[in-house]
Amino acid sequence: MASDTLHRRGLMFILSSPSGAGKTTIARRLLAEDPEIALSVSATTRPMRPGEVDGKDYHFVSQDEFDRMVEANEFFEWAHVFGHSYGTPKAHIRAGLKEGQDFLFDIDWQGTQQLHQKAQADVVRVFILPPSLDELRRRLIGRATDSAEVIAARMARAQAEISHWDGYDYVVVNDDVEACFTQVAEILRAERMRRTRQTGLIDFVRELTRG
Ligand SMILES: Nc1nc2c(ncn2[C@@H]2O[C@H](COP(=O)(O)OP(=O)(O)O)[C@@H](O)[C@H]2O)c(=O)[nH]1
Ligand SMILES: Nc1ncnc2c1ncn2[C@@H]1O[C@H](COP(=O)(O)OP(=O)(O)O)[C@@H](O)[C@H]1O
Repeated sequence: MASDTLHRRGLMFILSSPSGAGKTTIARRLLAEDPEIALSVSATTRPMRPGEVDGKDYHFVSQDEFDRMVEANEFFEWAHVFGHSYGTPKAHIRAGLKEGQDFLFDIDWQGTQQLHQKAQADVVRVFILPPSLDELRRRLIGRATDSAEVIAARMARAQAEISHWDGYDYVVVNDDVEACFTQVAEILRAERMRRTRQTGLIDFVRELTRG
């Protein structure tokens, strides 16, 4: 048995950032280039943006349906952000982790704290920072998905979000997108090799040391 084919448990890879710093850009690329990681698709009550696909970017649900899911205990965690509800459905993730599937989470610091409390051993937390607040504003304007009002609200919230940087295992500055992506991919690669995730190791080492 080669050591790189040992069975391992999947991990929960969390990417957070102040809105506009680039976590969606980094996340999409990771998902496109790495077949072992899948997006944890959150449920949300916010309206769909142009280009988004129901069931792929989010499960877009009504407030009534969201409330039903909360009642039925179907979320790992949930939160209100910018006046809408967001939550992480849990059944699919629990089953996938056992099979060695990694999941990527695009969630805020509150969700990160809750996930970390509930699944500490499986969670890897990465925070993406913008190179400056001016650049953050330029990116939010350049993305052209939000009104001036929403952009102002996101900028007002950015400093509060940045203040949670120390609740993460890794912090990466997204100045050059290539460099940032490479760093995030390296973190993922190294975390997969943690001894505690390599569930096939016990038998492998037992075999190696027999006799
Ligand atoms: N707690 C929690 N936060 C989430 C979840 N899904 C998305 N969010 C956060 O909700 C916020 C708004 O997300 P979105 O409307 O897609 O706008 P974005 O800021 O451009 O990514 C972001 O900070 C996300 O990280 C979730 O399942 N749980
Ligand atoms: N390193 C970068 N340099 C310049 N623009 C970037 C960089 N990373 C992301 N962007 C752009 O900034 C905008 C916000 O990025 P996005 O990934 O949507 O952020 P978030 O998901 O954190 O809100 C997008 O238009 C994206 O193309």
